[in-house]
Amino acid sequence: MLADAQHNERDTRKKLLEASEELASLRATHARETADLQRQLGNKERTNRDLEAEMQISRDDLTRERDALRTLRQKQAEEEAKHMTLSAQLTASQARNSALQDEVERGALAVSAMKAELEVARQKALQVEDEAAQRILEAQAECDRKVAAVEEELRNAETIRRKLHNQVQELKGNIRVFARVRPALPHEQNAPDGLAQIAYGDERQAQETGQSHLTVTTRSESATGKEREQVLTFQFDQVFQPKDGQKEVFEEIMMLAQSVLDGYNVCIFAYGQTGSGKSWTMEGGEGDNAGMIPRAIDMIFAVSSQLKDRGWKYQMEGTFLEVYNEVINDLLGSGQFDSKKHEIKIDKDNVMTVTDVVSLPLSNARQVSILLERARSRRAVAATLMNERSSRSHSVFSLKVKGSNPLTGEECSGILNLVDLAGSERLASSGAGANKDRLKETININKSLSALADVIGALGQGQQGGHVPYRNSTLTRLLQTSLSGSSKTLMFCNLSPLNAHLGETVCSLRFATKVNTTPAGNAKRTHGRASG
Ligand SMILES: Nc1ncnc2c1ncn2[C@@H]1O[C@H](COP(=O)(O)OP(=O)(O)OP(=O)(O)O)[C@@H](O)[C@H]1O
Repeated sequence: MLADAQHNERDTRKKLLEASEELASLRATHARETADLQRQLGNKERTNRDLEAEMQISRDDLTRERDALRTLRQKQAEEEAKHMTLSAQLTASQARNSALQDEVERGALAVSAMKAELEVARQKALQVEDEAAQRILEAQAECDRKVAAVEEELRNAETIRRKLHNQVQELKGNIRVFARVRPALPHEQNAPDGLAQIAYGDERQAQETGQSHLTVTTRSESATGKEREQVLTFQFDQVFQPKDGQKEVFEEIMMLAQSVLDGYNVCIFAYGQTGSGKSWTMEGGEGDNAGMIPRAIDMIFAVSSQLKDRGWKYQMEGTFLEVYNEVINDLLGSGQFDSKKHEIKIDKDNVMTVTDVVSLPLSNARQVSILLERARSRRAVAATLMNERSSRSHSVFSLKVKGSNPLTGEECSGILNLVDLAGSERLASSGAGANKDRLKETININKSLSALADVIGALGQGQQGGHVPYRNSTLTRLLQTSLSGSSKTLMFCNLSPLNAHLGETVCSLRFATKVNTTPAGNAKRTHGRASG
């Protein structure tokens, strides 16, 4: 039994050992399996983590995709809304388009209807035009006939007008005298002796009678020391007061100057003491102050161009001479001084020429103003070189005018002489005194002025056929043909308004009165018929 028990025990122990070993093996297996499992678990966890990370990425992607999808959906909704709007617009446009097309079609129909009407109207217009052209041609022919008749009448009327105009001039007298008192100049307003007492006649009465009066009051002391007052009245064809401008003066002479175009010789003189306004009257200043020479020239050119319409053609040429100490100088010559000797020649037909002087053909007023400027500058040079010589020389501007009218066969020629005379001072007041040259000048001036008065006087007394003393001075010889039978003469007597010049003023008025009271002769026109 023990053995059995021992055997059993041994068996049991053996079995226990075996079981222990088996347990140990199992434990080892378990440990291995546990390690394997833990390793697998670790792997699984890592895989799990990776998967979670991937899942997170996928989730993020998904979120983004969703956002993108939302945005796209929004856009799509917007696009759809736009699409709907555009569709609506398109539908509206299509509706309008078809309405327009309807209108265009209706318009096209109307246009073709109108075209048809237009064509009918055009045909009618062409017909009317043809008829009108025919009527115009007839009217034109009628008009041409009437114009020719009116032109003919006009030419006749022009011839009559010229005759009447010159008859009026003749009635006014062919020797006329205008007195002109210049205004006191600014520096003379406070002259020590003041202004002379000059009174003017009633202007309306003067207009009615054609004669104007001027009264001068002089005061002198008698031998007994008493003051003697003398009131002198003078009568002229016209008296211009200081207030009268160049325009008013020219209005009175323009018809006279114009008669040169009708074939008359016209002489306009400015007489008076130095500084009395002769040059102002003849040449004047700028613009409204232009004197008689530029105004007469402008008017002659203006009238001659108007007369072109009536068939008249004019040729004009000008000379500008100066007579100083009885010697003629050409103011248009070249060089500072004219050294040529000029002679006055009168041929058997009474045509006067001065030898060797420049005569410039003139076709417009601008050329004349250049000519006047040339003469003025030569006079100014001479005045500076020879101590104000211009006051002591006579200047003679002559415009020769030749006219012909092929339509009426008339021809005419005339000369307009515009003469600025030398200062008319008497010897005592000329300041010549002991100065021999000045004495000679004054004697020559007085001689020529009294020769001029004698000639005008003789002409006025009807001595044209008898003796007229032209030969007594160069000036009267120079103007002989212009002053004789075929001439109209006007003398301006220029007067100073100053008391200091009263003595000279009275002398000038007496000289002018002598010229004025001469009975008028009849001017003759130089005209004829063209022989061709
Ligand atoms: N009617 C007028 N209105 C304004 N100023 C005038 C008038 N008349 C003359 N004068 C002025 O008086 C001054 C003298 O005139 P002007 O030179 O014409 O005299 P004149 O008689 O020609 O003298 P001269 O013999 O020295 O040439 C000038 O300054 C001129 O401008």
